Order: sequence, then structure tokens, then C-alpha cells
Amino acid sequence: MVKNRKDLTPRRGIRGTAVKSRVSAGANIRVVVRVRPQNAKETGENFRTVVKVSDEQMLMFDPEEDSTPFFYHGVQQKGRDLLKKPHKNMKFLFDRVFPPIANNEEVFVHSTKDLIETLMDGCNCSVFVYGATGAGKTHTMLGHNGAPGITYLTMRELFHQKQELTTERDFELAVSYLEVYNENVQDLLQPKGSPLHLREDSKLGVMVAGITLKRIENPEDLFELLEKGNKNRTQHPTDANAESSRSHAVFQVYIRMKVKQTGQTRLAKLSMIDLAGSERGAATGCKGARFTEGANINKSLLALGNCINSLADGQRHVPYRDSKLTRLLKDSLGGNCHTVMIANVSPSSMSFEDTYNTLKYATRAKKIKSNVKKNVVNNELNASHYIKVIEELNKEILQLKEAAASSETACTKCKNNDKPMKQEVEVVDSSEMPTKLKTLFDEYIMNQERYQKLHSNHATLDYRLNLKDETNSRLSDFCVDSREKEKGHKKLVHTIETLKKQNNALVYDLDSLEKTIARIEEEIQNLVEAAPDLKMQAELEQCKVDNMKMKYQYQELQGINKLQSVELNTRGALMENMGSLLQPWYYILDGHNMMTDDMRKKYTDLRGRLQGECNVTFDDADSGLSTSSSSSNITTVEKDLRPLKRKLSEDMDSTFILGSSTNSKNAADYMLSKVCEPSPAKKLAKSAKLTSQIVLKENRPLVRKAVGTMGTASRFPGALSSITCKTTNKYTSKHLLAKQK
Ligand SMILES: Nc1ncnc2c1ncn2[C@@H]1O[C@H](COP(=O)(O)OP(=O)(O)OP(=O)(O)O)[C@@H](O)[C@H]1O
Repeated sequence: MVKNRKDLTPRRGIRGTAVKSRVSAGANIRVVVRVRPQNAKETGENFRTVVKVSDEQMLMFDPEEDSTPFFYHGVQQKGRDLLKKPHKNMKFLFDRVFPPIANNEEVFVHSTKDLIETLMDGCNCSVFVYGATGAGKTHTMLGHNGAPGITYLTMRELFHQKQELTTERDFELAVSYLEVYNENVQDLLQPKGSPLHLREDSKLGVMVAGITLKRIENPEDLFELLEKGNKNRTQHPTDANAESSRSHAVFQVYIRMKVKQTGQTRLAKLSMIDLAGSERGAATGCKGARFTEGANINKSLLALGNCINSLADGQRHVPYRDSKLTRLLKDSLGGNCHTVMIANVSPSSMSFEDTYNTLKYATRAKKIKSNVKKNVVNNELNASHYIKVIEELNKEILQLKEAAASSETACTKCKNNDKPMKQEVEVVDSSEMPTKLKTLFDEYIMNQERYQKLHSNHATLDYRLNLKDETNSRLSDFCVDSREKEKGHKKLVHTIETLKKQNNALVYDLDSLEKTIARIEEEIQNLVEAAPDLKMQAELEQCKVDNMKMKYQYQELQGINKLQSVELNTRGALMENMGSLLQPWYYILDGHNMMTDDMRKKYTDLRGRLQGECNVTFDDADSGLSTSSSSSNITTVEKDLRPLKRKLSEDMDSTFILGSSTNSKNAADYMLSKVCEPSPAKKLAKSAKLTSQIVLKENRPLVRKAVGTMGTASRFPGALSSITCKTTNKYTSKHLLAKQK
């Protein structure tokens, strides 16, 4: 440990280690995941464990489990139970994964402990915990008496390092604690009647006007403060957590350090954010006040998600202004800040969707790069700087003198004319205030409308740009002729450049609109502060604005959706074309003994992936009745099957209507009778019964499709294994194969 450091040498950490990587610009945010132990309800009701921690950095979501035997007609079947959804079996990698047995101390050591050195170097740091209700966010952040959370542990480390440095530096330390509830910022240390307003300062970043700053001298003071603040925090029981925090809590520590020898001052801010639950409405019981609450939580978390997406994609425009939370966290995400995100999940299948969403969210956040710099206030300004400042001040004095002289002349003129002087500064008459507010809101709505329109255009352009980028890289893999490749590449680059130019213009407009909007917002705030009677009118107008914004955001999503479905169709067609191109080439190469083992393996892998990804999936979304998934099948009878399948899908279309609206069993039987030859139909009678049962139970389009394929397969017994394997599952295919033999 280095104790005799004379100054804040830029490249050395507090323990003398090189901290270049930690303080360099462009570092990714650190994302860790904590899996909490199962609670009594989860263990009591026999829920499955869907999160398995593989090692310190990897976890498996919804892993394959040792299958419970599945019997059909008294015979144990080897394949998976058709009635069960296949497991996702997904691997997720993070900077650190904490298993259920990990305690708060362990989480602290591997997530926030290192931040203190960075903080002491004068860089801002942020920690935020994310997860569904009851996933363990507050437990991680605050803990309890026996096991204090990372806020206390991090502050204890801060005081420890401060103590070590007291001979070299003077410290000033203050904390604030606030919550964002229903899009209002409230002071938790000294609750005020009305919500606090956010102000943006070009030097100090986002500030909360009127927030209480409390000095603390030791970590024990903190306990008291946090306890006091938490009593004021908005909590309501949810179905998933009896003491659910329904607001986002932001604890901030401001540090000013002055190096005694050089006088150099560094400012740093540590923010610790306990986000409200990210669960779906159903988990909290979506009624009444809980519904409004949930909608606001979702609004801010959606806005946070959008910011994370924009930052992860490296977009220039990040929609921080979409919610109070994102405005507040502007510094903490991707800006001048070292950020740690702790995603909390439950291991139980009871929270399957929420856990999956949290893991996806966290994976996305891993891509964000921050742009960190030290907040050094330079005290050693040279003489030329002072001269410049003095000159500017002199200029200002001169201007003020001139202004004073001209107003004096105006005054004398008024006196001479015996008329009352018109005031230079606009003071609004109280009776005119409602009209003034209305005018401000009109201007606000106009600008917001324009902003939302531009935002939609920007999102669409961004999406198109991404697609063009992807096409460009695909082209390099696909083209064999270098001239063709160059030509295609040039064309695409031209389009990309044009799109980028358009996008940059939009970003410029968006930025200037943001400034206008911020200016109007401030004027509105000032007006409402001056005349509290206007609060109701302002809230009503704000509702209109929110409504309008939601309408535009919905339209934006619809637009992107449309583009995505067009893209999906194009890719589907492309896949089909590639399949039919690849298949004959495979046979030609194979026939001429030119197929290498590697090529064969790649081909088989590709086929396997097509089978796995396109066919065996029990997606709840309507998978439709198209046979395109089977068209990727590579068998000798494929060409013969295609027209039949097409016809089948048409037939199934009518069956589909019958099946979904009346009786699924009738649908399956009808379909089988329609597509099967008499003898295979007879042979398949038992399987038909089986599938009918499945259809009855599952009633999913995919099962209906499987039934159709089985019928088709019965006409082409040779193709049975490959087709049924893909569209139904092992059990059915094996069963049918056995029957047919
Ligand atoms: N790692 C853990 N070890 C032991 N108990 C835990 C752990 N994580 C959470 N719990 C317990 O689970 C319950 C819910 O946790 P917590 O209140 O932290 O959830 P939350 O994510 O903050 O929920 P909300 O968003 O609803 O506030 C609490 O009783 C807490 O003590």
C-alpha cells in the first residue's frame, strides 16, 4: 500500500496501482447479476429453478433438466414430453454472477469496492440495482441491521480511504437522498410539500433545485440518515413483495477534495440508485393507484431501456428527456461516469418472464461505453487568464452603465411628458397568469409535437441505417467476384452516408428542440412556483402533453414494427432461396467427391440450426400455417413435397378457422382425412388420436401444423423422420416411425 503519495498523480490509483483502465474514456459499464435464494412461497409451491449459476461469470437460464419419464400406452418414451415447452437453455455472461449463497459483503467486494478509488481520483461513479419486484434490489442496496447493504459498505470504504488520505487532502462530504415517484422528485431527508425540479447546468450536470444536502462525518451517521429517508420512501405491498418500494430511490454523495500542497481541487459524485420493480403489471395487481404507479414506473423504466439501447448502439441522440428518472441519471449512464449495474433475479420459475427480461436488459447494458474524465478544478490559473476575466468584467460594467444611463434618460422623458413609464422588465399581472400559462403550454405542445415527429424519423432512420450496415457486412461474405463486391459496397456506402447525413441533421434539430423545451419547462415551473393556484391547470395541460407524447411514441413503435415485418419477410424469402441454391450444390460436390469433412460438418450444423431455431418452438405467438419452416428441410423428396405442403397449408387454412373457432379435435381429424391416403390414414389412426389430444390440450397453431406434416409425411414414408422430427418432436417422429415400420 502506498501511503506517501505527494499529490494526485493522474495515472496512479490510491494503492499505487495503475488505474488507467478504470479512468480511461470509453470503458464499458460493469454489469453483475445477483440471484437471490428461493423464498418460502417458491419452495413451498414446488416451483422449478430456472437460473443456475455455472461459474463466477456465467449463468444458465432455463437449463435442460433431468427429464421426468414420459409414458405413452404404458411405454416409457425417450423423447421430450410434447406437452411441455422446450427449455430455453440459454447461457448469459456477465462481469460477475453471484449465486444465492452470496452475501452483501461479497457483492460489495466484487461490484462497488473498486469504485471508491476511482471516486478519489475525481471521477463520478454510479451504481444502480435493477430487477422485478421482490428480486432483492433493496436487500442488496440497503440490507438490514445484521447484513448491511452495499450503500453502507461502500460508504464505509469511502470513509476508510478518506481517513488514509487526511494528511494530504482536505475533504468535504455531503449526501442527499431523493425518490422519483409518479414522475415527481421528492426529498427523502426533508420532505417538502411540493415536488422538486430538475435543472441542467453545463458545468455541474443535472441538479435538483432545493434538495437537502447533509454533511456526514462517519458511516454510522449514514445509518440514521438512510433509516430516516427510507421511512419517507413510498412503499406499498405487491403480490410479490409485502414491502415493495414503488419509487426509484437515489442516494448521492458529493465529495470535494483539496490537495493541501498544490491547492488542486477535485469534485466527485457517487450515486446509488435503487430502481422500482421492473415487473409486468400482473405481478403487482394492476388496479387503481397501483396501476397509475405501475404505469409511471414502466414509463421511466421504458425510457431507461430506450436510453440504454441508444447508448449501446452508439447513437448520438439519447432520449434522456423522456422521463424524470433518465434526466436525473443522464450523468450516470454513458456520460462522465463509472457505472455498475446490479441486476437482481429470482431463481424460481414463478418469475420466469421477469427474470428473462432482466437478463436481456442487463445484457444490453453491457454494451454501453462511458466517457469518463476527472472533475478537476484548476486553482493555478495563470496571469493571462485573470487579465482576460478582468477585461470581460470591465466590458460588462460598461454595458451596465450604458443601460442604466439610457433608462435614466427614458425616465426623464416620461417625467417630462407626465406619463407613467412603461416597465422594461415584464412583470405578469396575476390575472393574466392563467393566460400566460396557457400560452406557454401551447408553445410547449407545439415544440413537443415537433420533437416527437423528429424523434420518430430519427428512430426509423437509425433502424434503416442498421439494416444497411448489416447488408453491407453480409455482402462481403457473399460476393465472390471482387468487382461485383466493390460495386455493391460502393452503392451501399453511398446510401449509408446519405442516411447518416439526414440523421445528423435530425440530431442537430432534436438537440436544439430539447433546449427550447427545457427553457419552456423552466418558465412553466417558475410561473407555477410564483402562482401555486395554477398547479391544477398546469397538471391538466401536462396530461394533454403526456397523452400526445404517448400517441406519437405508439405511432413510432408501429412504424418500426412495420419495417421489421417487411424485413422479416425479405429475410424469410432470402433463406428459402439460399436453401434451394445450397441443396443442389451440396449434391454436386458430394457426387463429385469434392465435399470436405469441414464443409459437410458446416452444412449439417446449419441444417441443425435451422431445425432447432425454426421448427421446434412452442412460441405462444401465432406461428401461422405457412410451411416455410419445413421448406428449409434438405431431403431428396423436398421438391415433391413442396407443392403438396403448399396445398396442405391452404387446406389447413380453412381447417385453422374451423379448429380455432369450434373444435380442435374436429380440425385435426378433418385435416387428416383430407390429406391422408386411405391406408396410411388407417395406420395413423392411433397417432391421429394422439395428435387430436395434443391439439385439444395445447390448441396451438404449431401443433396443428405438425399434424398436417404428419399427414404429408404419410404419403412419403421415406421423408418421415426428417420432417416429423422438425415440425413436431422426437417423441412423435419415433412413435410414427415405429408404427409405420
Ligand atoms: N440475497 C438475499 N438473501 C436473503 N433474502 C433476500 C435476498 N434478496 C432478497 N431477499 C428477501 O426477499 C424479499 C424481497 O426483497 P427486496 O425487498 O429486496 O426486493 P426488491 O427487489 O427491492 O422489491 P421491490 O421492487 O418490490 O421493492 C425481502 O424479504 C428480502 O429480505
